[in-house]
Amino acid sequence: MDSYKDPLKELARPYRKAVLKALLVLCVIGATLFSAMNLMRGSYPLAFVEIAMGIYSIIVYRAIRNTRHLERWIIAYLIPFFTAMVFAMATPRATSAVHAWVLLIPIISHLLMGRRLGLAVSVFYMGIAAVIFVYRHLDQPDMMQALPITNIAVISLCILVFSHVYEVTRETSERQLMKLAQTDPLTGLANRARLSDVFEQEKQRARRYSSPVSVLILDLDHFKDVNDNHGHETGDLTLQHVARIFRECLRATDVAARLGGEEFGILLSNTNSRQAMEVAEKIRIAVASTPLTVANNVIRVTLSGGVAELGTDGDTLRELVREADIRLYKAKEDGRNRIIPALSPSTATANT
Ligand SMILES: Nc1nc2c(ncn2[C@@H]2O[C@H](COP(=O)(O)OP(=O)(O)OP(=O)(O)O)[C@@H](O)[C@H]2O)c(=O)[nH]1
Repeated sequence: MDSYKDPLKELARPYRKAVLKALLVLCVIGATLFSAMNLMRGSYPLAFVEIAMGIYSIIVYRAIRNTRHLERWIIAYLIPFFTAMVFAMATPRATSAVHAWVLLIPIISHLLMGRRLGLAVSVFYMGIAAVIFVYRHLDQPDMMQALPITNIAVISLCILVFSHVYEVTRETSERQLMKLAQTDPLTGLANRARLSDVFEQEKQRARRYSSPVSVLILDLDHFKDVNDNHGHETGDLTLQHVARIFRECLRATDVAARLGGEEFGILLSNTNSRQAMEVAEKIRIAVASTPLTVANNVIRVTLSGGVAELGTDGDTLRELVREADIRLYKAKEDGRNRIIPALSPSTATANT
């Protein structure tokens, strides 16, 4: 099974857990009350189902306290819960008021399972509830009239639609906020936090498939001069220009991030240090040979860099960045506009 973390799922987890806990507590209270009343009325099958759901709610409450599989527990709870609900509706001795419970289905499903699964589960169980309702009230002319039927249908539809729209909007805003939180606003590249998230995923993949992962640290040379000679705005345009070149030179699976100022980190999946060196050279040459023109001023920049490979140079992003940084500073010392490869600094490419 794929164990890579879905950031949206991670974000939704605390609030879903809180909603599930509230539901479980209410279910224990409801199960106690209803099972007592149904035992007194002699409705034993229904009372038994309610007692079973009450006990199951307590078990699930304990199980989810430290679980890493909340989504599985949600499904494992909601399916029997909704099934018990429609069972209660189908029980001949149940009162008509039990149908009011169906309105809970879309709210709970969307809050706990998200927009897609929430909608599918809601439509399925609400459909079953509608069939049971019609079947049970076929012989009651008062209920089988257009007005009460339309009332029930419209209110059910409203709650279904509102729950769905709420969940879609919530997920969309969360996705946008997450993107903002992981993007460098100036260049549109990833930021350090995103690089770190992707590195953790790539590390897992690399372990599983024994595939290489490399990191490049690149830093613009004498960038202060660009700011000093052409102004900070031109400096910003230069950073955006360089970011564009990175995108053109990289594969969709690579992640380029701005680590701060004029320093960049690039994560190359499925790439060993020799291949990473080739990518770094491609970027270096592209940056050096693609000047930017701003208000008739031609801005030429170069960059220096260092390469590090997962495993050989360290096991954490921090270690790889540190190693690549050491090589980057060597590249600066050696005259800039060059990349120092992993492990064999003597093979640095000299460029003028
Ligand atoms: N325009 C602009 N400049 C920035 C930004 N962030 C950092 N800088 C500038 O980048 C320059 C970095 O200068 P230094 O650290 O001396 O590095 P450098 O001039 O590139 O010199 P070397 O790295 O040694 O080649 C400073 O002038 C910072 O003000 C930014 O977001 N926009």
